[in-house]
Amino acid sequence: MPQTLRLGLASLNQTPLDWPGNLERIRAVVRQAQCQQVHLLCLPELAITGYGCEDAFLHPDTTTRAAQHVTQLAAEIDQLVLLVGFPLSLDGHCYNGLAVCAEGAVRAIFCKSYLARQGIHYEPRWFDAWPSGTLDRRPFGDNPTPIPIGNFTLAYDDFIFSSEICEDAWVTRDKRNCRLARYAHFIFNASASHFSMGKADVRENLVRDSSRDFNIGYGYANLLGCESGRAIYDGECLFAHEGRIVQRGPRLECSDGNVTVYDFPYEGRAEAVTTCELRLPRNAAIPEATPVSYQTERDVADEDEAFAKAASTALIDYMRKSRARGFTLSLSGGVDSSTVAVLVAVAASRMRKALDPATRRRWFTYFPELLEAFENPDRLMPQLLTTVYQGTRNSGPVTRNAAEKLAQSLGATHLNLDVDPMVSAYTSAISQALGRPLTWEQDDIALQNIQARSRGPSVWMLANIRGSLLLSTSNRSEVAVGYATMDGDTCGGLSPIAGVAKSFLQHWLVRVEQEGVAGLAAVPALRTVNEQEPTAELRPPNAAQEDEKDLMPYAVLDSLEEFLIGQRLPLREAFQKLCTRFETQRSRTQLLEWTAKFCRMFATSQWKRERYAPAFHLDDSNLDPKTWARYPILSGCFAAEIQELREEEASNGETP
Ligand SMILES: Nc1ncnc2c1ncn2[C@@H]1O[C@H](COP(=O)(O)OP(=O)(O)OC[C@H]2O[C@@H]([n+]3cccc(C(=O)O)c3)[C@H](O)[C@@H]2O)[C@@H](O)[C@H]1O
Ligand SMILES: Nc1ncnc2c1ncn2[C@@H]1O[C@H](COP(=O)(O)OP(=O)(O)OP(=O)(O)O)[C@@H](O)[C@H]1O
Ligand SMILES: NC(=O)CC[C@H](N)C(=O)O
Repeated sequence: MPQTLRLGLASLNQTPLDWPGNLERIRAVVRQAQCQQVHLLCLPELAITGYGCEDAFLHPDTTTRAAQHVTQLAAEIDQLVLLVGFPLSLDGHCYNGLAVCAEGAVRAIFCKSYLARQGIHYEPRWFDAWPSGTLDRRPFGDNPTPIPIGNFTLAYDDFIFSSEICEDAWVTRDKRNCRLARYAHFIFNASASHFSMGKADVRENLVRDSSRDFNIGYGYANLLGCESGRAIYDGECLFAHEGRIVQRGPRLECSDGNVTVYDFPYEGRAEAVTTCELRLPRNAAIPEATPVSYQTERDVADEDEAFAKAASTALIDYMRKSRARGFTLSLSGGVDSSTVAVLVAVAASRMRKALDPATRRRWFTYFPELLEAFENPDRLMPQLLTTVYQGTRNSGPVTRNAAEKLAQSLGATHLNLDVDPMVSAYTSAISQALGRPLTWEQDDIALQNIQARSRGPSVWMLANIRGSLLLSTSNRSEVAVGYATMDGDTCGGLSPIAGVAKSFLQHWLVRVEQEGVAGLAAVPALRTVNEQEPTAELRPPNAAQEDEKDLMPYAVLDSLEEFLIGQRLPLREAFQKLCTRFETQRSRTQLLEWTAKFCRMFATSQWKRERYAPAFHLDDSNLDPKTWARYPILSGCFAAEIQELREEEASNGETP
């Protein structure tokens, strides 16, 4: 005879080591789950401490406090069973644990067996892997009675469940703990699976395939928001049953967290009941549940919208978690700075729609002017964003007007500054000191850079005056080759789009101009921005400077980065792929020159990447030097590989 249990998965927007805040947000989703009469609730990975505590996981005080907080929380739990993640210290080891709290105590602890160590994840630095498929029994906290720790199944009444912790599910099927799945009706997954464009499909397939392969129910609870500064989590909670997604929660929501509920039908498995480690009684006090409404369609249309939602959620989280009073941006009327301005406008529009008065107060009590501005929607953007155009004699009217029109259309506070006197003052001081005039023929890079650098102090000053965050505008294509002035246009506290390729931004901004995105209406003022060729506008106007003339076409640059860095191909193979992609448009000789230039510039600009402001992870081709592309600052710069390639091409008669 089939029975039904109401299961809950929660998203949570936590902050590493925010002990009281994390506990409060957990209590809030527990209350929400109780109101919805949930029997078992699973939270995201390491919800007690936050997932991104990094080396703080190595501090004994972190694990001690975590254990205290879990014990305190468990003491409050009576009506439901709660699965909550925390770092578990045991015999000098630290495990990534998931406590099962029921009837006022921690009853068991699942442990992660496969640690995430790819891309941005460095878990083996902080955690030990629990030997897969094994079980121990130990006392926990003040309770002298040993409880199950490791991998096992539990019974709640006659419902049998187990749990994986994020990466446990991402390893190949033969490694996964199939034995437990054979005995269980349901597997929970407490996860901190970072956002990157295109990854939602992969995660969804994983959840669907898990339920089909093991013939069970599967529930995946993901972390939400920009937790610790770089990684973003989409907070999507997914239920799958018999190979189908049967319920999903909101994705990339602007909130502290939410509960997604599914009524799971199951039939008893007598053999399984006898194999499980602990039986938790079903709480008879729970009344008949009200019906659940089901959502199986995605609420984020496509990757353009996912990018807008992820980046704007992250901007909001970063601002409030760093207690910044809005943003300051040097707006040139080009694609990069315009994209950043639009992302702030998306953030404003989403906050206006999504935040109830209580959440606004919780998030922005430190910023009363913004709280007040929520009462009058026209006041929100001027509080949130100050833009400044900073012209020199090389700036043209097109970019000045583009910046002004865009700022006006988005509702930002816009300022105009003439930085030419500063540029002239530096130039003549250096010229006098050297005893010669500075010329474009002899001093090109220095004369370009002094303009970009003269813009730095003023935007920093404005940011300081307002107590706001200075946003820098580098994109990943520029970051790949160091096409930026250090301490000039790299100035800033946060670099929101440094993980995104220029070609994506160019296409995305056209979409915003024509259709709008993520609730922001179309922005026709972007037309002038989108019609221009990308230019640094640092040389005199008659030089008609363009990024692609200084570098190479962005499509070629992005392809080289994809092949050489993203796919880690040897130079020869990367070059062959480049030739295949561009053979109808460009000569092999030209492609070889661009390849050599890219290699040189990529290698010599690692030091610059180490000095960019923190960047959001929006794409898994990231070049962030701390979490992703860890390359040496000093290196051989591919000199031998380029030489070999040149010789090979010459001997094939391909290039002169
Ligand atoms: N390994 C290393 N560790 C520490 N420092 C290192 C270094 N390698 C070089 N350096 C130093 O780096 C300095 C050169 O770097 P830096 O001063 O930044 O200047 P640099 O990279 O030489 O030039 C900046 C480039 O960015 C372009 N740009 C600038 C501004 C805006 C835009 C735009 O798209 O809008 C484009 C500009 O056209 C130019 O091509 C030198 O002083 C050199 O000694
Ligand atoms: N005239 C200007 N006024 C204000 N800021 C400027 C000006 N020129 C450059 N900047 C700043 O320097 C940054 C780097 O310039 P860059 O040319 O790379 O970007 P962009 O102008 O936004 O886009 P694009 O490369 O598509 O022209 C700009 O994003 C902006 O923050
Ligand atoms: N926290 C984790 O274990 C995350 C690992 C997983 N492979 C992901 O990228 O989503």
